[in-house]
Amino acid sequence: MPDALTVKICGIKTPEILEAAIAAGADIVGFMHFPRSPRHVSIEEIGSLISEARGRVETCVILVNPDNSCVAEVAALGPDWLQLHGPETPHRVEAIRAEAGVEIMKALPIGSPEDVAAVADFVDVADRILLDAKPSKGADRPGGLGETFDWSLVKALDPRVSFLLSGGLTPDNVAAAIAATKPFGVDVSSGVESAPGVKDVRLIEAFIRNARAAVS
Ligand SMILES: O=C(O)c1ccccc1N[C@@H]1O[C@H](COP(=O)(O)O)[C@@H](O)[C@H]1O
Repeated sequence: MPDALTVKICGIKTPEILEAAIAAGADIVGFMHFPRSPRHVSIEEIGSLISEARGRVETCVILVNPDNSCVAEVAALGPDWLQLHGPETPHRVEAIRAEAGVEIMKALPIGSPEDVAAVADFVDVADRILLDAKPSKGADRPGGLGETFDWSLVKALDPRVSFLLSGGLTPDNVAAAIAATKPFGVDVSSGVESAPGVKDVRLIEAFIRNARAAVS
């Protein structure tokens, strides 16, 4: 029987951490391709991580407003998911889905009721919605900042929309986040790190354990 909650561990950079995330029970592992990120990995490294993960755990590559050549290059590696984490419009998401032939996770920044209302525009063009905190003004990247948002905003979301919750989740707050928002899944990056871009195996294990316990 599939787990009742999808757990995604994002920003994996090394084979050792990939193995640890699989052993800890992750459902999806994410690899970041965005040079400004402390979790950035090259196309070659992503190819090798995807090969190692194939058939054992679902894989996701995170891109920010990619051009067509980047989409084609990444799609050729055979990930299960492409996560679009930039200002891509619904039209662009639809075009990337057609071009890549890969399932699309669209990350949407949430900071207000208007942001929640805008989710509806993406439901038909993406295969999964990921709700993340809207970055503070002056942030140098659109995610991976360890910032939470007001989870009560999610109450206004159409209950038929299944989503992954992201943004500042940690082993300590993931149970409360699940109780507050009832997500399809949870996603974490900086909350399971000892320093930016440095994953901590104990934190990954604690995050997955606490997330699963919250729905059992
Ligand atoms: O991790 C990054 O640096 C990053 C850069 C650009 C876009 C997205 C990024 N990270 C993703 O953001 C969410 C939330 O991360 P966090 O748990 O708050 O650190 C997650 O999907 C990251 O992979």
